[in-house]
Amino acid sequence: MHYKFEFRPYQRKFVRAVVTSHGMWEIREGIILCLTDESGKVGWGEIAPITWFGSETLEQALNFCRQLLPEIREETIFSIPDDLPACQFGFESALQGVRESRSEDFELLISPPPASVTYSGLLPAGETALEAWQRLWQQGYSTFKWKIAVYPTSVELKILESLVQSLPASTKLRLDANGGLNFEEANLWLTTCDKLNANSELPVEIEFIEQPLAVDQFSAMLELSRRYQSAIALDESTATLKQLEYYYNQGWRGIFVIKPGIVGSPSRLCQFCQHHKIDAVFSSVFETIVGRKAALQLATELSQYNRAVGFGINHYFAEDDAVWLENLW
Ligand SMILES: O=C(O)CCC(=O)c1ccccc1C(=O)O
Ligand SMILES: [Mg+2]
Repeated sequence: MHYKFEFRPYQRKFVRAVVTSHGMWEIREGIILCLTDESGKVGWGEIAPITWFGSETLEQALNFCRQLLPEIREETIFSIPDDLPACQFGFESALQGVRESRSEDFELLISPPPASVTYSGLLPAGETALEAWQRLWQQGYSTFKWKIAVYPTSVELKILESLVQSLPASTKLRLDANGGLNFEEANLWLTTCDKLNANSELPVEIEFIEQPLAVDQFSAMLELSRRYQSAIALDESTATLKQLEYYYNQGWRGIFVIKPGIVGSPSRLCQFCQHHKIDAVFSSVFETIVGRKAALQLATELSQYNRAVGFGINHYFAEDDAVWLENLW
């Protein structure tokens, strides 16, 4: 089988810049691609790399796309090298789209997402979180993720105290350090989490701390996971399938955050998750509706422990997705 292949790079400004321990991120750049088979069936895919997270660069993805034009064979899609994980995701999900497609329009893309998943809402770093959760709560979120390791630990721990006091009963809170804590700070956070989680008067659960230490500190994170009750999730450490396999083999049995948009081949991801029954939390890479559709479908199929998915609100970007896509194409 071969397919007509087209692609368009895009740039979209976030409604609000994303602030992490790596700094400010204001514009999402990526590639939308389209495959058409001989009978006219169409599938869409998105390549949305995050280089600071361990995927290829946009430039590498663009170069890969350019040398493929104007046609691509199915074998080529399944032999995209592992150092282009966001490309593996984009092309395989487009291929999947062709298989499910009935027509040439955007119909499938803008259909509503699966209703069976629960979503985690993303709170901004710092004390803005204290107000930000309210709007998300009104929209139906009851799991929140707060970015930490952006301000000094002592400042953030004070905000945490207020946050858990003000959050409604039976909400869950995730803390995402993006690898920005040192060992001592991580111990402080986990001690605090254990204390808060043990307090039966506090109706809020701290679900886990995400990537407390840098990727090269794996044995320290393993040590922390044994030392504390509160759970730890690997995120940056498990950005790609190869890393996922590696840290699983190194004995990690805590939570694995999986970002389908950059982790690599969806079919290999399915095999891995189903074989090892890992405790996975699926999460966005702030992709557009195209990648989001494919990533959420995977998340629904592969979520085993009823964890909320980190696909926040549908409004990362100012412009409406459907309008933007019509204009791009
Ligand atoms: O996981 C979520 O809940 C939201 C997505 C998110 O936080 C994220 C999005 C893009 C890049 C990195 C991250 C992250 O988890 O660190
Ligand atoms: Mg994270």
